[in-house]
Amino acid sequence: MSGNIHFRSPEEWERVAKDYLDKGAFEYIQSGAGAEETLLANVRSLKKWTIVPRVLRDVSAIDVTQRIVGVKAPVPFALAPVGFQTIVHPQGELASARAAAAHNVPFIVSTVSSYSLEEIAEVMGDSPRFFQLYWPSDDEIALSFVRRAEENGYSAIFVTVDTPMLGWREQDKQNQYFPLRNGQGLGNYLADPVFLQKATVTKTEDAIKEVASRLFNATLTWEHLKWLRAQTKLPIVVKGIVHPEDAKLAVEYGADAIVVSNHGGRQLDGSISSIDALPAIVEDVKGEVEILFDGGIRRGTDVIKALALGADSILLGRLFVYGLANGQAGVEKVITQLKEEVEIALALTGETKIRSLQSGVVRKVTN
Ligand SMILES: Cc1cc2nc3c(=O)[nH]c(=O)nc-3n(C[C@H](O)[C@H](O)[C@H](O)COP(=O)(O)O)c2cc1C
Ligand SMILES: CCCCCCC(=O)C(=O)O
Repeated sequence: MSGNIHFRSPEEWERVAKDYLDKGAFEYIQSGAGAEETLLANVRSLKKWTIVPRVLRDVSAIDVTQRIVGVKAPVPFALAPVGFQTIVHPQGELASARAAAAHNVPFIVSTVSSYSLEEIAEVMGDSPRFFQLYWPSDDEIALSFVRRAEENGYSAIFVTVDTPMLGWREQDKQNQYFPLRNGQGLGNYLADPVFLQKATVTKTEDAIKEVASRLFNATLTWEHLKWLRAQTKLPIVVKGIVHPEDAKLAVEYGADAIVVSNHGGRQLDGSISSIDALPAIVEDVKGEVEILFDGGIRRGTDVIKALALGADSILLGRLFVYGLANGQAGVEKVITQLKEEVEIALALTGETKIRSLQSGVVRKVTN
């Protein structure tokens, strides 16, 4: 499927997406919160870590498979939850999900996907998928989302905890842009029986208003997680952890995995970069909980650095979204290119298996 798209560097993927998309949509994806310090720090801090490779170790047979929240994946990465994908391509999540399924790469469906989790499951067959919950202000709707995920073959629930409200997004304010306002990202709400019972929805404007009034929940606490733990047998992944104490609390409250993430620099500007947050969290909870990582990953060498620092696997955010500007073929090309790059980077690091990567192969430069 991806054969007709030639090689592109991460910078080119971004540039092509910029050419394809209108200004509001592109800047919504590309930008970060506030002065974008954290957005930049995610990328810059990764560059501060250098790989110190070993040689003469027979790297002729490379294995980059990895288990990701119970799924045996051919690569140590999955596609992160990204809402509103129809702002990038009319096929939105259906195109990304088909691409992920074609390579057996886990796909995470956002609560604010433009297609419903049922529609996405249908195009994915038996391929691995997870559901990401933005816990609405109404617990009955939250539970209904979880039940639908269970019934439609989603094998874990990612609860995103860094978004009690939207970050201070200056670019979007300037552009007066939020996809929900244009009727994007309604797929799951408009297919939800509990929401439809509670809301009066006769036209799109009503739907937007009704969803907007339930979308955010600033009252969430760890007790909600405990409650969810009692409601479902699916693994729970807490996404949006950068403080080691929160990582410990996630373990205490029954999480099976965490995602070390600052939401791609889109929430609290000035917060620690994801890669700088990782080592202390690894020190405190490695072995007690699976550790996923995202933020600034653009290249195979970034993947190697995060894995060496103790992440078990990686989520790709903007990188695959830029590929989506070229539809399913674009996302497939991003996946296959990155897989190849990870294989080469692993071998040139002097290792043959993902799980053999240790912190000794990376060093932080201080200048
Ligand atoms: C356009 C866009 C939409 C996003 N939507 C969601 C979402 O619906 N749920 C969520 O948990 N995270 C969301 N994220 C955050 C990603 O899951 C991920 O944490 C972040 O993109 C990682 O950083 P990176 O883009 O630098 O790889 C979104 C990110 C972007 C860029
Ligand atoms: C609670 C819903 C917020 C949706 C925003 C989507 C997202 O995570 C992002 O833009 O970042």
